[in-house]
Amino acid sequence: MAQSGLDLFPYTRMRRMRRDDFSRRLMSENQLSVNDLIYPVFVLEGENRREAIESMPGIERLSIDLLLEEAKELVTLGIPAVAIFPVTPTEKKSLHAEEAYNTEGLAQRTTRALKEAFPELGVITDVALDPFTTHGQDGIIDDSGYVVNDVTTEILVQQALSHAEAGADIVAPSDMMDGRIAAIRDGLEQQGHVHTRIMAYSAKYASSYYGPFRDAVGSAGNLKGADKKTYQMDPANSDEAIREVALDLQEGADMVMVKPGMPYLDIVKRVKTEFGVPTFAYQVSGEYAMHRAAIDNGWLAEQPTIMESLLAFKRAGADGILTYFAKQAAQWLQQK
Ligand SMILES: NCC(=O)CCC(=O)O
Ligand SMILES: [Mg+2]
Repeated sequence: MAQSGLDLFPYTRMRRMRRDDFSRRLMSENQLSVNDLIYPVFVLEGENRREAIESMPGIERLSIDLLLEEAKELVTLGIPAVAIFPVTPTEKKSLHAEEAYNTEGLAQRTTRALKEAFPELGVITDVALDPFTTHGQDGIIDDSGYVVNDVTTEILVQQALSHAEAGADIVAPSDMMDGRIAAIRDGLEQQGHVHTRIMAYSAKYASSYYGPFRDAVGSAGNLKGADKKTYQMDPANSDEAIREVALDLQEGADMVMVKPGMPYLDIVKRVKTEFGVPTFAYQVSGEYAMHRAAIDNGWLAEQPTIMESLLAFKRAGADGILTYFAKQAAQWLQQK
């Protein structure tokens, strides 16, 4: 073997550096910090309302007044931003999702309340129609049930503008319509919202891991077995994610996202390596539920498992993580 003796045992003992805490710390390649965390929150109509979500133990839907109390804690912990998801009452859902761009809608009122109380907390809004359609699809459907791209995009622009007007710092289109980033960017520029950032859900997969989220926002029942495969991506694909990201960047996205998270770390890695842009990953509700279930059964250790799951996103190249564990993780990071 024409290999340098210097590469061979015992000259190289990988365990030397692992022997002590100080040298393990010195060679640690990635760290999780509170600056990496985005906390998704579910908002309810009404006052002093708090509801548990059965498939997401530990996560609650909160009315705006209670969310403001929660936000105070998040700011104290140093969490940079929240992503808000409104729970739309059934009577406000419609075929054309008019409630999505109601300036007095729940998302718009929540945004205003949060920005007024905590200007330093970044507010991210969800741009998509699924919480507002009677059928739970992310857009307007034709007679065959197909989600019509360009009609949907026009409504998404109105929705994004209503969020920006309410003070949203970041609008995050999660709908996967083609061309919506350019349309939203044009709309924002035309209305003078030049500072509003766009976080594009660029590679959002038609995944089975969103089930608990649909329970949380009450869109599960409506969907009735229909899937979202005509707009969300096939879990088999990776090159396609790269094309999606390239398009969203050309169209004016400031940040891109991969979703779900842990089963798609290869995509996170490729996106970060190939584009070198702010890259985010969403550890989705199903991932939260799986971890929570195993932990609550005593099958996995709570803190080390959750922190390992989050560190893995950093190793894959994510600049930040949307995670329902954000608050808990921030508390642990503070205690360290
Ligand atoms: N547009 C946001 C989501 O669909 C979240 C999915 C999840 O947490 O499962
Ligand atoms: Mg796209």
